[in-house]
Amino acid sequence: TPRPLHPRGNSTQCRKTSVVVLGAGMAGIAAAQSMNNESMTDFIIVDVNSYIGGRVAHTTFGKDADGNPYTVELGANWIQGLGSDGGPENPIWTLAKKYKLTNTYSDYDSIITYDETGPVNYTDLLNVDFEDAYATVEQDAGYLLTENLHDRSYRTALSLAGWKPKKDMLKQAVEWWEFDWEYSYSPDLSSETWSIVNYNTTFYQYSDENNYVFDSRGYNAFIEGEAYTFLSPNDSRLLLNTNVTSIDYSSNNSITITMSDDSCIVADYAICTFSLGVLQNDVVEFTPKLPDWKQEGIEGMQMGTYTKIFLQFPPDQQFWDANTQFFLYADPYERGWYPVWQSLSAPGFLPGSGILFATVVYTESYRAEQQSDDITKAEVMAVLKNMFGDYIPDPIDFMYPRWSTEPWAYGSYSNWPPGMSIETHQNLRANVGPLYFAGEATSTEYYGFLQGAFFEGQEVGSKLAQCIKGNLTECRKEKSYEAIKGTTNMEDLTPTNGWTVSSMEVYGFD
Ligand SMILES: Cc1cc2nc3c(=O)[nH]c(=O)nc-3n(C[C@H](O)[C@H](O)[C@H](O)COP(=O)(O)OP(=O)(O)OC[C@H]3O[C@@H](n4cnc5c(N)ncnc54)[C@H](O)[C@@H]3O)c2cc1C
Repeated sequence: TPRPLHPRGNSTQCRKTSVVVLGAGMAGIAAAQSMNNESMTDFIIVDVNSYIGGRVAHTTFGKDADGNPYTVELGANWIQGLGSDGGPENPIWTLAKKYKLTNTYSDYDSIITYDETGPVNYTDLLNVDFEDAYATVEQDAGYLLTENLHDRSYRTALSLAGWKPKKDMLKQAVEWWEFDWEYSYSPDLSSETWSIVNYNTTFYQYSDENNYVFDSRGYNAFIEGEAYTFLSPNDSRLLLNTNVTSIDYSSNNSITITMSDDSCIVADYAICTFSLGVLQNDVVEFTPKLPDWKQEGIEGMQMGTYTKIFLQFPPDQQFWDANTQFFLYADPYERGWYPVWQSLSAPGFLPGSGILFATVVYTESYRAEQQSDDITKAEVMAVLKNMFGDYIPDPIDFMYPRWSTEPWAYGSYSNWPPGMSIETHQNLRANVGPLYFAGEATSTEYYGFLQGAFFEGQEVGSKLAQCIKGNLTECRKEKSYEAIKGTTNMEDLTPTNGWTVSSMEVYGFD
């Protein structure tokens, strides 16, 4: 239940704090934790949801043999890039181990490929043809970046490397599995250089392993666990179920946050971790209006949607291979039409659960998320019948979230469009006076991933804590760009712009 705040009106009646943290997701909790680590404990965390974790969200689904429900993740599901002996470790993996989250390695070689006639083996397209083109694109991206050349779309890069799926629907399915499934956009709508930077920073720096989390406490158990390392139970600095409607930063030395119940908080600084989707959909009113350069940053990055559609079948009538993790479907007409299917009945997951889920992104997500469960269920059952034959049982449970219309997220995670330089992205990151920004989308190198939200929150939290303790003018100096150029200069690949580790030189791009 919401905690009572002082009524609105004269801002002298608002609750006061040094830093208000807007959002209790990964970035917000990491920001508050790093302030706490710097002994700066005068903060308030606000979130519209009733739980800590934001887009790391779960629900119950289906039933096991004893009638107890399973837990499934609606949002983030994988720990992406773990780490290797002696090398850097993904902080999300470190925390997953600390909280003993149940997880299993996703084996992308455990796959059977299908088209509308049933199983058809086109794994060669995956393992040879696409991989060959990828190796060329990877080199080319490093070349564009090191030579300050203009970015290309990932589509252009693939075509130049000889990968041209055109009307070949098997190739389209393979491409979707390799690209859209990760970035939530097609190669046509994604940056060549930054898609490669994003991939390399996570999967080369740490490791190329993705571990799937299916913990009955929910994946967010680690974020909640970390929050309660510095918050006490019922801590008055955590305001859940609290909907922020406006942010007024017009005063020189304070910022006023107003909630839907007309309560308010006055702070010296705010860290806004609301998703890019929330910022793009004008959910929160900013006073004054955000400057043009900031708006360009917000509108420049794009917000993707990634939808998991869950089905439980009678466990004693499982019709797919019990030992396989993934099933890839190539629809004859529509690219991205319920292409990837994952079995939670596979060994190491929830054997005997009878749970299968499909993933769609982008326009197929928007369509599915606008329509009723019944229509979507009929579509996915038609696909499963193409793959496995007409005599499969009906699901006993069916459910999917609707990220694109969720008012506290408006999408799943961000993606870097073709041709956007590091300067536009830095404008998304940069502060506007006392108003700071952090979240997965503000991460230059790890956008889309939990580690991006973690690092961005941590960085802005510790920066603010340090400046509050010392030189205040230092707090207002994040870099922003009034005039945007079309290329990213090597000189701009600095921590100031969020480039903290090289995702190139180590890996052979000289
Ligand atoms: C379907 C899906 C699949 C994903 N898969 C993976 C994956 O496998 N691996 C991975 O690493 N990442 C994955 N991600 C991305 C990952 O979930 C995000 O990068 C990360 O959770 C973002 O954290 P954040 O703190 O930046 O934002 P959020 O988690 O969105 O936190 C922001 C908080 O602000 C709150 N808020 C928003 N508006 C308001 C308002 N007006 N008033 C008050 N509170 C408000 C929200 O409730 C939210 O809690 C996935 C995301 C989705 C949705």
